[in-house]
Amino acid sequence: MSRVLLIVLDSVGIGAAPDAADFGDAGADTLGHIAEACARGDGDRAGLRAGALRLPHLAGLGLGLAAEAATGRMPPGLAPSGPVEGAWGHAVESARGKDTVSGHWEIAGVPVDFSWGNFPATRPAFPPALTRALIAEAGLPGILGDCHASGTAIIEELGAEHVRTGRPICYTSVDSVFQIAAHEEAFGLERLYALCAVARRLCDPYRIGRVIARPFTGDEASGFTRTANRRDYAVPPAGDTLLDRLAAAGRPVVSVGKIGDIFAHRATGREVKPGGNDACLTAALAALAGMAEGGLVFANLVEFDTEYGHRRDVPGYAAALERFDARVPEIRAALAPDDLCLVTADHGNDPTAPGTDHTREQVPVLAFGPGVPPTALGRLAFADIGRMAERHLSLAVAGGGRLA
Ligand SMILES: O=P(O)(O)O[C@H]1O[C@H](CO)[C@@H](O)[C@H]1O
Ligand SMILES: [Mn+2]
Ligand SMILES: [Mn+2]
Repeated sequence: MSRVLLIVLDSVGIGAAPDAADFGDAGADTLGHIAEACARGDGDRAGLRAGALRLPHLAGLGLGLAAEAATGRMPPGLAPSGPVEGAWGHAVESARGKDTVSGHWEIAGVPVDFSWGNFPATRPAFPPALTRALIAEAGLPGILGDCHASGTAIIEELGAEHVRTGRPICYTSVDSVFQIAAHEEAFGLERLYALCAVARRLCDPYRIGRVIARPFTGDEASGFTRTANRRDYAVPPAGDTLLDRLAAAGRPVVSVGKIGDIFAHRATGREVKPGGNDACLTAALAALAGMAEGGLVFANLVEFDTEYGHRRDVPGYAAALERFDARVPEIRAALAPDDLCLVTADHGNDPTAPGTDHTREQVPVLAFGPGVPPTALGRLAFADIGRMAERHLSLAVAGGGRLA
């Protein structure tokens, strides 16, 4: 038996999904547009990076071919220079959501078959009854925000007023989220977490996927900055996931980064949550090194999404992709002869698209390891990704997503 390393590059979409227009995302293409922007010289930033997008290792695993299969266009510079090493495909989501939770649950075999609740892009965004209940139950002097917002912009706008008044900043987006930003010292981190637990319960009747604590520090003079103490309060998956089946079979699991939060800490095994893509990848490789046969390391690299996709930062996103690419040889070296590594994504977040939200896209599926033959997998379902993992780990599994 062998191990599986499943890495989700959060938001690294490879082209519009067939139903992208229904989401206002016709033509979205996170990877393709970044590659095209870099080829034009629009991905340059002094001191960070310059020129064409260089992802030689990912291209060699079939990333460019997967993107070409998804869109009909090879992103500039992503054609493999030799034979592909592994299997590659592109996957389409069935759930009607372009959020992290829907994407990961479907990868793990539980497509969301209901509609998440969303708050409208009005002011107020939240139902007054919900706001009233939150204020009353948590003993707040009121709330600020109550609108759709970018999390970094709204703490700049309202951070000082929050510190002055003690009113937490509540905001949302097109995703099914109720986010609460509060100052770590002035409001208190534990108090923010307790407030989010109350909000979690109050949001349940509205079918809100996540309540998110967004602590920040700083002051008006020097500016406000979010800290690494973000905490997500998700609803548990609606059915048995890959993780539940592994737990039932007594298999070891290590969850890296946001995975624990996304699955509401159910069957997520040992959780490690260092900050940043590099630290998460390092932690995932360390977990794999100590992982017994038949186990899974499930990692999410969220920085692509939070730091660059939502911030519409093309050079930043390109540099993050190049940093991950540079570590692909390290990943490959960490794989034992029977191990399988799966690299995929949960949705898109095209940094060239209007607004600051996710984009409805197809995702790459790169499956590699010493024993994986070069294979074009074609068009897959998100659930095929988890199925590949389960099949590799010799769990009984029906359906598609066969590697060879
Ligand atoms: O702008 P920030 O606070 O990063 O918010 C983003 O983070 C949320 C959760 O991923 C998304 O719904 C999006 O709104
Ligand atoms: Mn995501
Ligand atoms: Mn996001």
